[in-house]
Amino acid sequence: MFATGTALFRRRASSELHRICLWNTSIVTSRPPSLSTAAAAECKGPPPIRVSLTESAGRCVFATRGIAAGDLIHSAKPLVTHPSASLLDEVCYYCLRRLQKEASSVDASALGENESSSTSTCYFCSESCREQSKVFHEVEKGLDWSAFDAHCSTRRLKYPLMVKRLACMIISGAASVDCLDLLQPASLHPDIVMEMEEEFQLLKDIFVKGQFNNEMLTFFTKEWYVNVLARIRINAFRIELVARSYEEMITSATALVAADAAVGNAIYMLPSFYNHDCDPNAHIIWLENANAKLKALRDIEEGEELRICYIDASMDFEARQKILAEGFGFQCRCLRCLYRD
Ligand SMILES: C[S@@+](CC[C@H](N)C(=O)[O-])C[C@H]1O[C@@H](n2cnc3c(N)ncnc32)[C@H](O)[C@@H]1O
Repeated sequence: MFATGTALFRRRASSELHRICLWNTSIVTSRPPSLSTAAAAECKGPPPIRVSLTESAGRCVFATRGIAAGDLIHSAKPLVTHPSASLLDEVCYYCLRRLQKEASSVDASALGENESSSTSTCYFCSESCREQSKVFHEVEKGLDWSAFDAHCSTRRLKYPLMVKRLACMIISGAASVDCLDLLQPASLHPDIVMEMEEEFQLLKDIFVKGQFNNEMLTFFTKEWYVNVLARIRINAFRIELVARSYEEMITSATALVAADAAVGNAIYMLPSFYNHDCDPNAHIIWLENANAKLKALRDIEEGEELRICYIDASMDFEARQKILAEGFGFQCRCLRCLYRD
């Protein structure tokens, strides 16, 4: 029964292919807004995909040739990352790699407790990560984040921390103001916008105290804050690293019980155009750090839409529908959902 459904699904996907194609990967990668240096690196060599606009699900990613099960479709570097608040001393501030316990005092460099009146200390897994985040870390470490961090921690908010990081990147010139503009925003309930405005004010006060000149902060408006957060809410990925050794498996099993198994969150350009399916043909994985790999889960035909699963696919039909509607604003009509599986 499911095989028949899959064939039906494939026919539907390929008919969508004949609709207007406004986007392709070369357009996405060659036009403004400019990406950060790290994100631009994700565009090396053309991956076997193109991004097209469809009527039913906005932009979608399609295969431009057959892809075999297990093949790497492409990799992607993040535009913005942020470690989980509970793991600041366990993962790299920049790439989210788990720090080696025994090596952390040697390889990971604590950046002086008294460099900031905020209490958090940052660790890097390598000189390269330290170097790549140097300019925006200079901005971040010079400010007192205690009020903002406390606000986020009591409400268990993680995305505002990414906006804070992005704002520091923009102030330092490491990212452009419009670097997330291409991404689809969530539609926000007015109550949520009010909460965001409160966070915005907290952040604004911190930046103003930091005595940046007005010109550096012209981008930092309420509208910018809400717009960025609306995009992060829909497009950010929760990064869970794949365990590659027995020790890593034990560490992540412990983390599942003790704290958050995710090492952090990150946002990407190309992976953000993948739509959802509860029985996906592709998935996104992270091996040692926030550099993502998009891989085929089964053989994919040329012209087939590539979809990943945004949520825990083991949940039942009702739970999946609820989370997708509330969290992502759409009603899933994938084959599994059509069969109420
Ligand atoms: C990460 S974005 C995916 C790319 C998006 N289609 C775009 O145009 O940028 C997630 C959003 O895409 C849409 N979407 C994703 N999967 C979908 C699906 N299976 N059916 C309908 N809409 C979907 C929803 O609006 C969702 O909030």
